[in-house]
Amino acid sequence: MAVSGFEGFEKRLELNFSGDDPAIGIGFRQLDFQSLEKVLHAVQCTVVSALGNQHFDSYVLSESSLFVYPTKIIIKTCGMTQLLKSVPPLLHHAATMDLQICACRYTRGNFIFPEEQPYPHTSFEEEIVYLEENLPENLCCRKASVMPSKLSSHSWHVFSACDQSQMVMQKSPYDDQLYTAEVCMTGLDRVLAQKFFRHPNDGQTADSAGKEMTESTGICDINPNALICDFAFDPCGYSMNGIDGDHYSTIHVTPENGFSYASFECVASMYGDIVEMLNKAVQIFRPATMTVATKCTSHEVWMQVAKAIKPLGMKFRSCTVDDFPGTGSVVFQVFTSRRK
Ligand SMILES: C[S@+](CC[C@H](N)C(=O)[O-])C[C@H]1O[C@@H](n2cnc3c(N)ncnc32)[C@H](O)[C@@H]1O
Repeated sequence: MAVSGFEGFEKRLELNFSGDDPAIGIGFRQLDFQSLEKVLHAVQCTVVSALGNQHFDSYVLSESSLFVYPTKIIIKTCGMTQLLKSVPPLLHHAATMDLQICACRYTRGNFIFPEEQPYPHTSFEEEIVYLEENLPENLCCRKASVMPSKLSSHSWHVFSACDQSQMVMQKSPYDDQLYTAEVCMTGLDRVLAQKFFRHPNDGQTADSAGKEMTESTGICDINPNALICDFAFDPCGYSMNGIDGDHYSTIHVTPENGFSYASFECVASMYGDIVEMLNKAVQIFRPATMTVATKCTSHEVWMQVAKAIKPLGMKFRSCTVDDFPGTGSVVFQVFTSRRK
């Protein structure tokens, strides 16, 4: 842990590949567990729990989560991990499986303890230089941007790179209906945060204590259809991955007062129940400040997000929109609690 406290804000990397027919091949899922562990070793984290279905594999990590699809990898790590160090070994493994990288997206919020971050995460500039140096030239359409908000403490860092095929590719109507929502919450309600502390000598395993937290906090009700893989850290802290068909969701909690943080991320459908899921997730933490970044093209989605959050006593503070190659529009919204 950093000297000052645990850094909850995650770094998130998504890599997309071509060269494998997802309908017949298993692509990246053929990578053996030992090789995956070596990649994670470079990042400075380990697998603590795993769950998969016919669509993808999900791993709860000592610092957040990893999702492996046939042609997509999503890896999210917090603390003092060196997430971007996973890029060279992942690209090496992709080449051995005849997969070609066609898009890369890196996102994060503002670190609570930026001065504690190790190379290559000491600044956004350094992260970009590292990515530029380690991504192949075919990802020629690139953009990096820091999306601001009304709060100087909260901004959204985005780097996106893709090849020409992603720029011209016509997305299927199904793709347009799906989007990812990344929610970051700080200043968690102190009473609610207590539920993510273990009881001393509770005689439970990390898995059974995690299950109890999933149930007692209402996390299990966010998407009742999801299969959940959960883990309770000692003496406190919680992580879960939910899998529902080809959709994932994930929650991570740092409950310590002074630097409390929780994140919620899910894939949602434009016509699905994002309002209800977001509403339930926010009520579990009642944060002082929350940010929601959505990757979508529809104005309707931003409205849905605000509709889910405003009734919970959160005040809308700002909304920023920017466009990225291969990603489309990213919308970054900030809300603060009305409570004193
Ligand atoms: C890994 S979890 C959740 C991470 C997530 N990004 C977040 O902050 O919400 C972090 C929480 O678990 C606690 N924790 C306890 N043991 C840990 C360990 N061995 N590795 C990582 N975190 C641990 C931390 O103090 C923190 O409260």
